[in-house]
Amino acid sequence: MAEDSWAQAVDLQESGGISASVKSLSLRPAKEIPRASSSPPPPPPPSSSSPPPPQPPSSSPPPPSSSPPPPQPSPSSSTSSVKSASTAATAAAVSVSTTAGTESAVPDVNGSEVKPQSTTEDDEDKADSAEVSLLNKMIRTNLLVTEQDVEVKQRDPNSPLYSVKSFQELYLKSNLLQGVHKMGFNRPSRIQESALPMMLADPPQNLIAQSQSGTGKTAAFVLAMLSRINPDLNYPQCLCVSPTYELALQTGSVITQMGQFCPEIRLAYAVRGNRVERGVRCEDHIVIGTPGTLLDWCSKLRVVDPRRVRVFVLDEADVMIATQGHKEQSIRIQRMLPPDCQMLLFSATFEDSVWAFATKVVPEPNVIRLRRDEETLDNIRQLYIACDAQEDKFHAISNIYGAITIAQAMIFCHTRRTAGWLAARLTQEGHRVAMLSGELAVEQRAAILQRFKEGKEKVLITTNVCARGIDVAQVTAVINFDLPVDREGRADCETYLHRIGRTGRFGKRGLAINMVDGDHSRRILRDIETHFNQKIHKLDAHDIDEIERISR
Ligand SMILES: Nc1ncnc2c1ncn2[C@@H]1O[C@H](COP(=O)(O)OP(=O)(O)OP(=O)(O)O)[C@@H](O)[C@H]1O
Repeated sequence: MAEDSWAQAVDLQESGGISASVKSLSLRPAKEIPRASSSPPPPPPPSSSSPPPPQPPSSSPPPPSSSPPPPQPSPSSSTSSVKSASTAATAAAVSVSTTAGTESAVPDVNGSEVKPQSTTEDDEDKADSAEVSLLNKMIRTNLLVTEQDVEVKQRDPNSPLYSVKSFQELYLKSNLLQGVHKMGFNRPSRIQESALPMMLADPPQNLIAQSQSGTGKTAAFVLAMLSRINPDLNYPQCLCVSPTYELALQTGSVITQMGQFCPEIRLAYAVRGNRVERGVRCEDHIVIGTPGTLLDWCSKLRVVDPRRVRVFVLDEADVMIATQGHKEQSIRIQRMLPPDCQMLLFSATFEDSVWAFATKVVPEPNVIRLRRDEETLDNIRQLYIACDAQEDKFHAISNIYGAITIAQAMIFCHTRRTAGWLAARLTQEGHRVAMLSGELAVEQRAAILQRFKEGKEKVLITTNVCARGIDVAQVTAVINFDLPVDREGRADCETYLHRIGRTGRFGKRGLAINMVDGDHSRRILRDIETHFNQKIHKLDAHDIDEIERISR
């Protein structure tokens, strides 16, 4: 395919968004990790030579301290059957994550000076555990109810979770079936039911697939990759490209869980910070990573032999195609693969020109595509609040929090500056909030996300860096503090859909609230309504009764 046709793809990249570069950090001595590791790379300490993170605005909280708790991949490598390839790396990861476990004094807003009510560290510990246990109780109750909901939805032909088959009927190997059941999956979703037979067919077939957010796409392509591995061949056979570090780690964790009864299959992470020696061949079966690092592994460092790869997965394929840097890196990787390598492209959204491009570059693809009116999920209630200005938006959020119980929420802002400001204001009001934006070092980003997944913070304030793929079941509300716009200031409907899809995961109920201030954002909202042909109803943020009603 012609490089210039890639160049014609629309550039959807957003400021401070998905492609926000991850700061490069000092790396451990290469000999510590002779080759790729199945544990996510232990986060390296910030480099003394690397520049300090940009300072947030004066009113915003300071960035996390230089040594935040590193991420604890879940499940931990000790319980996983997907084998670790590097004991050194695993040990390092475990030892740092122990610190994370005991790191109870991490202040709010990733290191804000604003102190919680308690005065001593001990008091703070007690408050934390009480809060966490209450939250967990709430989450458990919520999950119990929603499990029944999911059962109902999976029998409703109009639901994206509907299936007529069981996992047993999808010709999965028995050890993968065991993994699926251990994860608590009873039935496949519609995308799993339709995509898996295509992906597992022999000879292998290419697939471009679209399915709504949170309907099980990741699980589907992970099962396909695991099914294709021949564990006797000690080299990478599947490559999976993710747009962000966070998503690569999360997908890696799904591979680890799904493959827990395949102890012979090994996984490596091609992400910044996972240092490999030039020319030392990776012997792991699956390599998951971000496009730049994965390309380095395949070309410059020659760690992966791309000619032996059998399956190539492009997760969030539309953004990979439409974003300039990602697009070039992905196409360069793809050109090194053998012609019969199976290509699998997945996303919840495909803008028309990107879809046209994908079908042109993927040879003879099977396609699964949604109609526009199927893209949104009716389990996510979409509302808007009319506000006068930024301060007013903040008060609206406070009112909502005062009136309803929200297990966890993600709040999206257009810029890091606004995110920092909002984090500081909410913290002053006594909320436990975390802030995640693209300028933070990778280990800080992973640690913040991990704490949020564990329910340690109820609110995650972020930019588009977390708009896609992040899967936290207990997120019951998404708030668009700023509506998503592209570089030209037009409505970014794809990003809107991905953002609100952080709630309502796999059939659970979710709430999406859009803050609208001024003519421009009113127009954006209207464009989003028109695009999806869906009315977004108004909510009066001063009417407590009405706010209470939306939570029922
Ligand atoms: N068949 C299933 N039964 C029960 N739960 C499932 C099933 N498949 C996936 N899930 C769960 O549903 C949630 C969403 O799945 P997943 O992350 O694969 O969705 P996705 O379509 O990739 O989402 P996104 O569009 O946001 O990337 C996850 O928590 C996953 O564990």
